[in-house]
Amino acid sequence: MAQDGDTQCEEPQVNMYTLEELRKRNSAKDLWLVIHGRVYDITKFVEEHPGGEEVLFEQAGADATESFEDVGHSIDAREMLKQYYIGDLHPDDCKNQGQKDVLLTTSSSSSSSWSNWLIPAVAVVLLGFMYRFYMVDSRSS
Ligand code: HEM
Repeated sequence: MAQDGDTQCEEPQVNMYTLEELRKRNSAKDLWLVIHGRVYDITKFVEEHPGGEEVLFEQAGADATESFEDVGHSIDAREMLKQYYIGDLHPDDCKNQGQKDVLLTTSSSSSSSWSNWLIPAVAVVLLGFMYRFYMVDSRSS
């Protein structure tokens, strides 16, 4: 008999793939790539790709995040990705990428907080000087 404890929903199962496994999927018959830690089987899409087959073969079996972003793909292109999604990159292979992201975020956010107050502060000091000189000038003439 079903009890209260039995009615829990199960976590959706996500397939995990290592970069090692991915490397083998680099042919026209079997073409996978990773974008933002997600694995896509784009074998059927290769011929339809508006950017051509060649660029996809260059990235086949590897992480194509950078090249995908460099092109500046449209929202439509990003939507298309969903239908080819087959799983996630294994966390062991994601580690380095994740750390890179964190480092980038931290350093960029700390540098932006610097410029957040430094630029207005310099502007205020400059304005102060300009005002002073203007007043001295107008008094002496
Ligand atoms: C499976 C993932 C991909 C999908 C679904 C996809 C989809 C698309 C789509 C729909 C376009 C038309 C323009 C747009 O809507 O942005 C496009 C153009 C293009 N894509 Fe991809 N693409 C993928 C991966 C890649 C990768 C890995 C590269 C590597 C360099 C690439 C390079 C290009 C280039 C060069 C164009 C032409 C851009 C232009 O003519 O301005 N794509 N792609």
